Amino acid sequence: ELHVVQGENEHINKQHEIWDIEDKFRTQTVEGTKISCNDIFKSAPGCDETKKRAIRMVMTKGIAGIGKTVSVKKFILDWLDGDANQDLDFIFMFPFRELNLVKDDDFSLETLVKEFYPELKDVAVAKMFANHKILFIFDGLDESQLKLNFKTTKRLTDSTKESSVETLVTNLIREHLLPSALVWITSRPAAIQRIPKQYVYQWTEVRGFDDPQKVEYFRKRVEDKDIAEKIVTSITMSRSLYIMCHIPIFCWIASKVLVHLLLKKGNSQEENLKTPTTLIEMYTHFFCIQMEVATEKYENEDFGDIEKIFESNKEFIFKLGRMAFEKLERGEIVFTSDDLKKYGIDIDKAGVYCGLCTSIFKEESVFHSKKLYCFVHLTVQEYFAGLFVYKSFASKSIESQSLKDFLLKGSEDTLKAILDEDPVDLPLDELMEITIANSTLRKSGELDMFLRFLIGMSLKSTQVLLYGLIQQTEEHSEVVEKIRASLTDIDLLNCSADRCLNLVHCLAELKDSSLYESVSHFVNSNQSPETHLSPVQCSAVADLILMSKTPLEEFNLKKYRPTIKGVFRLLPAVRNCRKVELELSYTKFTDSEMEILSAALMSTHCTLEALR
Ligand SMILES: Nc1ncnc2c1ncn2[C@@H]1O[C@H](COP(=O)(O)OP(=O)(O)OP(=O)(O)O)[C@@H](O)[C@H]1O
Repeated sequence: ELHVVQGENEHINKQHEIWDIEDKFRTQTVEGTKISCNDIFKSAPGCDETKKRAIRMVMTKGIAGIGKTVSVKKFILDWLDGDANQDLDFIFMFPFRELNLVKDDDFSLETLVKEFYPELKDVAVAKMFANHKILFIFDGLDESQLKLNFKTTKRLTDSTKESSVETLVTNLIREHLLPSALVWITSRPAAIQRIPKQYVYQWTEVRGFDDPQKVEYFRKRVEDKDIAEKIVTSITMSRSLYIMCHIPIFCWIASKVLVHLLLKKGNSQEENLKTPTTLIEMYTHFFCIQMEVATEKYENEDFGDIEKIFESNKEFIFKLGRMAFEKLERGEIVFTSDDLKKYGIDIDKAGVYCGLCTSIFKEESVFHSKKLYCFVHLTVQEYFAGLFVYKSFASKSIESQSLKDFLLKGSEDTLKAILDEDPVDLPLDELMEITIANSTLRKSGELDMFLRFLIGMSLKSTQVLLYGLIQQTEEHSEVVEKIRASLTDIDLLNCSADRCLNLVHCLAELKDSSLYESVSHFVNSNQSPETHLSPVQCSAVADLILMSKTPLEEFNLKKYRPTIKGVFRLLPAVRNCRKVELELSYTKFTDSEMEILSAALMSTHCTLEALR
């Protein structure tokens, strides 16, 4: 059972999905009404009877891996089993990524249905449409390559008339075609605005697992009760892992890793074997396990020797990493067979090497011969991108033009000459510093997780796990120290407060707790610091407030004595505070800033006590 909420929430999140998750974590019980996935075509309980209209179209949003497709399948299964929605006679499900494959062909609604459901080839489908209750499900709008232009697309009402797939889908949504049929669309948040609001009767959102559901997941998934309890304890102890467990696919990764490690621990009697507490540790273990399992399964090799496995698959892994990085840089997360070919990734090998294909790569089964690929989760792509870039830095060989261009953004000409040399004559930590600065300039944080993984790669403990993949000549402790200094001291002028917060998370990947320790006392007491807090300390304060389970009653900015440069870094904290003091004297507002302020003041969550 997933946590699904109902509500008029068409808010588009422009942040990295991970931030969205962290925000949801705090507001989960406050915002939206929980409903069962089977009830999405029913109106909200208590809704004014006179205003009720039959719900024709539902839009369900949710971030990657949160369970949208699983919800669709559960809905269909419950219907088939006779448990819900028995008024529906037929359900037709069209994944948008499969519609992409026929986007240039012409169909009538009738022939399109037959193309996807060949078992209906002898049925008079159009007639059937007329006297039955039908639901069309379109899954994964974010992956759709259809243009869906609601203004210019011609009107179509006849389900036997041929037209482009685009026209069919647009007219179904616009209620010109089969107005009596129901429509359900699912999408990641970034794409929901592609459907004009007026066609959406009901918004729902899949929020993944809430706290009790996380625990339930591990207890159900892990057979051995002792191990399940140990996993629950270990996950609850690390705040950032616990938050990530909202995402079902992350729970799947975590359970795979922890079961493996705990079983190993049990066998070897190694009492001190530590379970992962950072993201880099979790994903590195996951990667190693996948490689071991694949090799054991398909090559019958001794699966204990991960170093050998890495040695013999090195080239393949870095080709995958290169593609991951170059695509991530451009915001692309779905790849075609041609993409794989372009990067020299052997499709057959990817197919046989199950660990790289079904587990790291998800190959969609489609009814046509063209195939699409993506990593099991966006964070896995971000991990591979980090792996590739770290390896390029450590070996001083920067072959990827995209990586060179990325490093050159905002840098001087002298750097260009250096980057064109082979090997590149720059210390690892300087390359890292440039990367930190460049990633941080991205407004919406699309490189936040990549940076977190990249930085985590510098730890000796990570590289020990990846032995055989990265050869670093520079002294580990020195490199890590310099990276730590870059993260702490970097002077960022045009960077958003959330990006600064990510730098604190990067420090956490380096297992540096000193920063948190230096400020936690001021967050947990009424005491103010004796000297000004540095900018990075301000970000740490904001992070501690954000991570707190209960919202802060009142946020007093002055209490933390921030420096001028630190003030704005405290701002994200307001997302987890009930009351904030705004001191706006001598502030010059532009019209648009004034609009933002007045919109906030008009919110039902806001009570203004005095306006001077
Ligand atoms: N209710 C659930 N119980 C257990 N596991 C789940 C559940 N929902 C999702 N999962 C796990 O998470 C994985 C991803 O879920 P799903 O494909 O539904 O995500 P999605 O929201 O459609 O993501 P995307 O936008 O990437 O397509 C599933 O393959 C499954 O392993």
